[in-house]
Amino acid sequence: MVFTLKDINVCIGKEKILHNITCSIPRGRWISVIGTSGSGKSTLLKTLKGLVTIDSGEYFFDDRQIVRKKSIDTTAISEVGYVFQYPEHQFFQTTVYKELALGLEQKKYSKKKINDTISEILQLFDLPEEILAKSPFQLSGGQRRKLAIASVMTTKPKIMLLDEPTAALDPISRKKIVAGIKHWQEEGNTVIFVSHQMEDVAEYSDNVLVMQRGRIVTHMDATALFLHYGNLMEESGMILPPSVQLKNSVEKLAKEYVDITSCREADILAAVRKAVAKRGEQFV
Ligand SMILES: Nc1ncnc2c1ncn2[C@@H]1O[C@H](COP(=O)(O)OP(=O)(O)OP(=O)(O)O)[C@@H](O)[C@H]1O
Repeated sequence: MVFTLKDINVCIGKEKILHNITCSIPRGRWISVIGTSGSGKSTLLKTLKGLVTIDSGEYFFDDRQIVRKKSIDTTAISEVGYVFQYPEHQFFQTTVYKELALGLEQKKYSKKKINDTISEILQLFDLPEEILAKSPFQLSGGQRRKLAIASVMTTKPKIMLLDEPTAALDPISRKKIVAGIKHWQEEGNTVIFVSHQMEDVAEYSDNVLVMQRGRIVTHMDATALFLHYGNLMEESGMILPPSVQLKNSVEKLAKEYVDITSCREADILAAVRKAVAKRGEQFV
C-alpha cells in the first residue's frame, strides 16, 4: 500500500475536521474522493501531503510510519505531487516560464532539456507559447488550472493528489486533461482525485472514497458504488452520474434489469441500447 492511514484525527483551531480516518490506498490506481462541500476532501489531501497537523493516528507511506510529533516527514513523500484546489496557492514565480522551469531546474536539467520539456508540456495542455512571459496571475481561470497541473507534472511525481483539477475548465479541455491524467496513471502511477464531476469519477476511477462530515462513509470499487450502492450516494447528499441515472430510469420504465458490469458511460449506453432494442423500441 502506498498510503495507509489508521485512526487519523485532524483539528483546525478548536474544530475537529477529520474523524478517525482509516484507509489504505494501493499504488498504480485511480482513487476518487467525493462528498458534499465541507465534507473534508481537501483536508484529507492536505493530510496526505503533510500540510496540516495530525492530532492523533498513524500514517504509513510504503509501510513506513512517517508521523513524528504530529507532523509528517515530508522528505518521505517527495514523490507525491499536489495540485491545489486554488491554483494561485501554488504559484510563486513571476512568469509562467519560471513556474514550469522550477521543478526541472531542481532536477538539474540542462537549459535545452528544460525548454524542450516546456514545449512538450505546453502542447500537451493546449497552452500557447505566448503565455510563457506572462505572470501566472495574468492567465484565465482555466489556463491557471492547466498550469497548476502542468507544473506539478514536470517534476515527474509518481503519485498525484489533485484537488478539483478541472474546475473552471471548458468541457473539451476538461475531458482532454482528465484523459491525459488517466493515461499517466495507467503507466503505473497513482492518482488521488477530488471532484464534484461524477461522470469523470465514474469514467476513470478504480475505487471511490465517499466522505461525509469529516468521516469516510465508504471506500469501494467505483462500479459497485454507482451500480449497486447508489443509495450511499443519495444518503451522502450526492447525485449519481448522468449515465447511471439514465440506466436507472430505463430499468424503472421497462420494469427490467439492464445487464451491465461497468459504470463507464459508453458501456452503460451500449447496455441501455441493447435493452431497449430487445424490447423492439427505438433508442433516441
Ligand atoms: N483553515 C481552516 N480553518 C477553519 N476551518 C477550516 C479550514 N479549512 C477547512 N475548514 C473546515 O473544514 C471542513 C472541511 O473542509 P474541506 O475544505 O476539507 O472540505 P471539502 O470537502 O474539500 O469542501 P469543498 O468541496 O467545498 O472544497 C469545513 O467545515 C471547513 O469549514
